[in-house]
Amino acid sequence: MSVDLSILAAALVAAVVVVLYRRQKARSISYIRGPKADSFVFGHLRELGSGCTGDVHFKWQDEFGSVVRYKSIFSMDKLMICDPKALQYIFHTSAYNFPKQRATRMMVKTMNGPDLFWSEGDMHKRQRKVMLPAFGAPEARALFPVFKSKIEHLITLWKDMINDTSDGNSITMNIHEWLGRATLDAIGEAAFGYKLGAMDEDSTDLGKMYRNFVMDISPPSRPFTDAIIQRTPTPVLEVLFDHLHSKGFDRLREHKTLVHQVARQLVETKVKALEEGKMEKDVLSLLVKANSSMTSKHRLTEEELYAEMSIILFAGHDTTSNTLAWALWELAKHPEIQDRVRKEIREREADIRARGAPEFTLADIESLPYFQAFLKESMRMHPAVFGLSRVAAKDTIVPLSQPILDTSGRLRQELIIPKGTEISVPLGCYNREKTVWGDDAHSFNPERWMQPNASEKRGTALGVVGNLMTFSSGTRSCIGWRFAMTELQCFLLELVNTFQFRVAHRTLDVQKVGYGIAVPRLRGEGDKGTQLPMTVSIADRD
Ligand code: HEM
Repeated sequence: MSVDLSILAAALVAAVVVVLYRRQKARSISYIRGPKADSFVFGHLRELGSGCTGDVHFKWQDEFGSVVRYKSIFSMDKLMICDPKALQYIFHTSAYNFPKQRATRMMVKTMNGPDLFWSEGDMHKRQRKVMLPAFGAPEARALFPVFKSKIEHLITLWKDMINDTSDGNSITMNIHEWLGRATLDAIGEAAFGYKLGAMDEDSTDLGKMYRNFVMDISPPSRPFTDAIIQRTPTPVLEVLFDHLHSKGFDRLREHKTLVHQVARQLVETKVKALEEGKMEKDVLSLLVKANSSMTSKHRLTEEELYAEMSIILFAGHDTTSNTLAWALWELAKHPEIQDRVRKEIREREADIRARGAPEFTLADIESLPYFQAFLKESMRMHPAVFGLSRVAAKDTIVPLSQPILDTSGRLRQELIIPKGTEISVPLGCYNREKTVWGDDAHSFNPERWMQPNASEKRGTALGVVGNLMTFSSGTRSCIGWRFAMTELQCFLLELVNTFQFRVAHRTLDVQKVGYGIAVPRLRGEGDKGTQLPMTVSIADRD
């Protein structure tokens, strides 16, 4: 009898182990293929934190396809996804079931407060509803003259700098820094009706604060610290984020303090103007107006309003300046493309003059086919935000547009993703997905946008511009994308019409670094911060 009992007990234990093992296996993503990690402790995080943006992701995409399992700290599994249908599910169909990871949210809250970028679920829905009216198409188009005045200011400064050189012909300068200053001044005025003076000698503290900000808050150790933060209890993190001193933490807190100081004064002024019936066109005035028409349950609190200002200022300028910097970099590397873009601009300029109009309107720029193709191609190859991170809030089945081969050689039509799975979405990899963009997806080729029915061939509808994920997609897509497109088109047209851009010798060593925002830097000069030196001269006129 006692023997029977022990056999029974052993069988029971074995059965429990098998059930637990099966359950664990069913709840894991170990069936997904991916690269082997060299280190148990660091997984692939050291590899991801070194080298250039996308190097590792593109290599994995090439080897394993659009779904890859890789290792985070202590060899815990993490997913990288760039399959179009899966992204549609994660960003549209079930967006609130894939919240942002804790590290991103803690960082954003420390930097801005409880803003749209940080909020999730119903809070996000409420905030976005109040903010949307300020970001519509007519509202963005109405800001065109503001952008025009800012780029004219930059052009005057660059012309003076060229005149002051010994030969008076050209200047080699860090265009990245100048574009950052110009887009900061543009967002200050367009979004808040506030002059930051970032392009001028007597810049405000806020104008100065952004110099090298992105690199200071995103050191190469970011993937590792993010992984630790993801596994640390929130109360501990709150203490750390509030009190820990390091360059990154200090700069995040400085950002919030400075922006909120200005925000408080500006909101007061806008509320007063609204009460007096004086309505301005900047985003904050529209936001204050939209907020005042909401019921108290839906309205943004004062702290939320300041936080929204803070995220708009941050999200709205570095993204735009980096997009412009990479676009000019492509023009400098491809003089034939630069000549063709300029030729098209000049021909249209002649037509505009012939019809007696004083200057380009936004509609004129939008109807330049090659200019538009170039801009989209640049945004495809160089999304300012290279990637996003999400976490599965519950067990989920995610559809795929292409079946994947699992570790046992079986084809899978969908992904079974357990609750808690961390997901990395490299937008830059989707933008180069060969099943969407063709075998030449890694080549810079504006012509692809000029093919008839180009967008219909791209399958699953994603993104807000040309099926690109550059502005993300769906429920949490970039709220400022129309604003950004108006500014990008205005700046790029005026710059290419006025100047010739050439690769300066030193820029042969340009590297792209960063996952959240992809910035240029020179190899071996990381300590000098972001740099993109280029030689700029006045473009010849026939
Ligand atoms: C080329 C320029 C820009 C690019 C590439 C870009 C890209 C993005 C991306 C990828 C996201 C999604 C982030 C995520 O889900 O984690 C996003 C969100 C956001 N962007 Fe932009 N952005 C640009 C310009 C702007 C501008 C000009 C503004 C404001 C005027 C802005 C404000 C925001 C805000 C507030 C969000 C959060 C939206 C939400 O969660 O509902 N962005 N942007």
